[in-house]
Amino acid sequence: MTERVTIFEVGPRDGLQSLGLQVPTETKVALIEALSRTGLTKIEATSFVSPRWVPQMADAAEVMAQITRIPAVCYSALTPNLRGMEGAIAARCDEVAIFASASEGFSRANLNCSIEESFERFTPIMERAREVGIPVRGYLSAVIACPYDGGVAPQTVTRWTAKLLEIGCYEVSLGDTIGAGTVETLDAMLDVLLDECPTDKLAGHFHDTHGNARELVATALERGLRTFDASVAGLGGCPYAPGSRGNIDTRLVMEVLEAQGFSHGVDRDALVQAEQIAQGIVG
Ligand SMILES: CC(C)(COP(=O)([O-])OP(=O)([O-])OC[C@H]1O[C@@H](n2cnc3c(N)ncnc32)[C@H](O)[C@@H]1OP(=O)([O-])[O-])[C@@H](O)C(=O)NCCC(=O)NCCSC(=O)C[C@@](C)(O)CC(=O)[O-]
Repeated sequence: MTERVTIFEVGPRDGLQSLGLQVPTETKVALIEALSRTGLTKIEATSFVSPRWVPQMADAAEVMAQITRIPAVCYSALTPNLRGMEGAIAARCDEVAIFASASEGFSRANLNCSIEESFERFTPIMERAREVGIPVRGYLSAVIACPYDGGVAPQTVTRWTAKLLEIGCYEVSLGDTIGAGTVETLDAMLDVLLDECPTDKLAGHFHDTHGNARELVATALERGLRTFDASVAGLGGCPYAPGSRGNIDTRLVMEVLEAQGFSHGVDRDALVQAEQIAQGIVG
């Protein structure tokens, strides 16, 4: 039997959040429902963030209320603070994600606070998650380089990843936010990180800015990671990371996994429908 790797679909959130045009709620719902029919088990549907900061996600509650859910699918949302967490609970999200940065510059740009302050905000979120029994995923951005501060040391990545796990995240997704990674820099980061954090608690989140995301996934697979974030039709990028365009395409991750002999459980024909909706959104 082939070993299974999880593809964590982030298109409806990471893929859409930076778009200048406002995507109608019903289109987002159609996209999430089409993705739900592909065999994907994890879909990041939206984020409960400030609409001042990310206007595209202002309809998070409506999106969650309108989707027809498939029991096998876990529908997740980003929550930067307790207010977002309460919104996600009210909207019956299956899990939430908190997001920190490995660099001060990106933390300020994305969350308007220092890294330490972001962890202070996470404390009540984690308490509330424990109370209501919702799993929390962690993201760490800028794990290779930051658009504001430049290169990020692997020791710094290790410190904040370990802290996200310590406060109760079940997994940390390692964000190469601007797609700065090369096989060499990714390997060097993992050399240090894997001494402290187990691979089954880590996920890869790559952007295909320079067209080398395929090699990055292959490298991370070789190093033992078994969860990869991906975005349908390669939609995406973070609004607070100039140059972050191009989340890795879900289809590309599937291809790498198949080439390396792993299974992923995603149906190609069913994915086409979701891709058509995604392509319709960006024209
Ligand atoms: C954290 C804050 C809120 C601080 O933002 P702030 O301005 O410091 O905080 P504030 O408390 O002054 O709030 C500002 C306004 O937002 C409201 N507000 C406050 N919180 C919420 C909330 N939860 N839901 C709805 N509204 C909220 C609040 O009420 C207020 O409204 P106003 O009084 O001005 O009308 C802001 O910085 C924020 O929302 N940031 C999110 C940015 C974001 O979503 N970035 C993209 C996701 S991260 C990413 O893409 C990277 C990743 C994960 O994919 C991995 C990778 O690639 O690296």
